[in-house]
Amino acid sequence: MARNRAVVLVGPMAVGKSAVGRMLAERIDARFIDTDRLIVEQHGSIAGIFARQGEEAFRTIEADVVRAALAEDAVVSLGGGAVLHPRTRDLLQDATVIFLDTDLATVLPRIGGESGRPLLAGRPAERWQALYDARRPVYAALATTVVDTRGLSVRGVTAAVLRALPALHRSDGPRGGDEAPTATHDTTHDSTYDSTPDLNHESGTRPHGH
Ligand SMILES: Nc1ncnc2c1ncn2[C@@H]1O[C@H](COP(=O)(O)OP(=O)(O)OP(=O)(O)O)[C@@H](O)[C@H]1O
Ligand SMILES: O=C(O)C1=C[C@@H](O)[C@@H](O)[C@H](O)C1
Ligand SMILES: [Mg+2]
Repeated sequence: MARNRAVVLVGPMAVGKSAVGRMLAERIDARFIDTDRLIVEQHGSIAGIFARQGEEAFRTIEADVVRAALAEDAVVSLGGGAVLHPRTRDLLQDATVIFLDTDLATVLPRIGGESGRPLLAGRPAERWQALYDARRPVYAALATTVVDTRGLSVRGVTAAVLRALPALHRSDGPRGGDEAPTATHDTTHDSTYDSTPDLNHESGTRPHGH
């Protein structure tokens, strides 16, 4: 079993890390930690941190929050860019890491308009694609498994993760090959999970659970 007990969800913006993480934690009766949410609770909105202190300061804050979260026996949903920090990548070597994968067509309805995500401001589709292209190899290298979320509801993605989990917990040691296996998933379409609060907006500073 991975030395860190956390089950960690990584992947690009709007793939569903927060929504799936919450549902997964409910299903396995685990604590759920969303690092974006913790940052907002401790430091104010993500948009505000980017505007006032810049991305580098945000990454430092984020890395500290992530380090604390990964020490917990919990389902941990990371922000899309958390893997940019070398210390976080080191810590993830010892965790069960689920890469939720997707494509632009799938996430476009979720990021179109002004989503409040500072790194998507102005040209969300182009920026999302550029970030995805740059980060995908990092997500893939860290992943113990990859779940292709395209065509799946939040419930469907959660089910695919659940199917992959027992095998992941049986495996020892570091990542095996160049790319982690892609989990099989059922293609049953079901209702979309209620949307998660937008933590990137200034208005996302509401307390946990609201
Ligand atoms: N499989 C899905 N099908 C339909 N809607 C989804 C799916 N996954 C997530 N969503 C919706 O898309 C939006 C973004 O999801 P979520 O906040 O979970 O993404 P995220 O990966 O945590 O993004 P970020 O990196 O910005 O934190 C939410 O409104 C969520 O309900
Ligand atoms: O992909 C990213 O770099 C980000 C994703 C969000 O989860 C937030 O952590 C923030 O908007 C930055
Ligand atoms: Mg999230």
